Amino acid sequence: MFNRASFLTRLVASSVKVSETAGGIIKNVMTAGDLKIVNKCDGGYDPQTEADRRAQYCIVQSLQNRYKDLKIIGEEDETTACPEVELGFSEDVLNLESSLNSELRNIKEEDVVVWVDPLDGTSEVALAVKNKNLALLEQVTVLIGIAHKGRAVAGIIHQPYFSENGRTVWAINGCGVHGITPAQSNAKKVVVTTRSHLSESVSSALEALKNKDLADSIEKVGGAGYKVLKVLEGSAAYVFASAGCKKWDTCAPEAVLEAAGGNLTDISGRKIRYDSNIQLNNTGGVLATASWVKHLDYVNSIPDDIKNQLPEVASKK
Ligand SMILES: Nc1ncnc2c1ncn2[C@@H]1O[C@H](COP(=O)(O)O)[C@@H](OP(=O)(O)O)[C@H]1O
Ligand SMILES: [Mg+2]
Ligand SMILES: [Mg+2]
Ligand SMILES: [Mg+2]
Repeated sequence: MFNRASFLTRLVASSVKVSETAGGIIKNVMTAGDLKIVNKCDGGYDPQTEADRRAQYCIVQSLQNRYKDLKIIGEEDETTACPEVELGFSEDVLNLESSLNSELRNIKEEDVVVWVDPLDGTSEVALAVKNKNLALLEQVTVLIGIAHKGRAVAGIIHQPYFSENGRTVWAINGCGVHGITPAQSNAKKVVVTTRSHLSESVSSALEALKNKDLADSIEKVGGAGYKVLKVLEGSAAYVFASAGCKKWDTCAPEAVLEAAGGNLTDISGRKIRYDSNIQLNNTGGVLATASWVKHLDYVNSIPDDIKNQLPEVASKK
């Protein structure tokens, strides 16, 4: 069955399993207790742990083992070799093959870029350990986003610390969302935003949404993957009017949210591109909305001066 499936179906079926194995690696590093934290940012704080390094190694090795010429772009430049190679695949994904439209079924390996965030929410991991607040670990996700000709077409969000055994939320364009039942409405409009990268432009954008009755309350949580899970679970929107978030943070969440009828664009409403030679930063910020609110209302309510501070940069890295 695996060999007869289309390339995209096989890649998603593999990626679901690979994300779960990466989640296991993260949990093992946490249990072992030595995170070996490195700060990647001169003059700022952008932590990387042994879990980020091992999880990315496993994801890239596992996918490259099966798909030799696949273009993969991962967050981490430094990785740590580890023995786990995942060659399994999800039967649930294979069973979806007949739902794919012919364009998706004809996707070729050479037109695909896989965007990998081996551990989204690293700051929350560091804080969880420092403050012995293990509840923060719920905000950790493994993100594998699949882009075809620059557009996010499929995504996997694995949440290792959800409940006892974690969960994997995944989607292929037009084929629904799996692993979660998205909320259809909520009486209250909760807007989620960054916990660790607040800035003046982020605060001003949130204030503008409050004034237009598009944000009844603000919740600050970590990770792009977790924030999109919050939107699927009943928050109205995820707003980040700042430039630090990268393509590997948004590719999988965008594919998953859009398959649920929501939207993820930059704060000016422009679609984000995921071509292999694209600028890594989402320079236009991030705006994600649930299926039950109007994306354009949120776009239109963010003031032009904030949008003008966050232009789209489509040039090469
Ligand atoms: N100014 C910035 N510098 C570096 N990374 C940033 C950033 N703003 C956002 N990010 C990244 O975007 C993701 C979500 O951020 P936030 O939790 O602040 O919303 C995190 O991914 P990682 O945890 O994978 O590094 C975070 O590092
Ligand atoms: Mg991230
Ligand atoms: Mg990361
Ligand atoms: Mg990081």
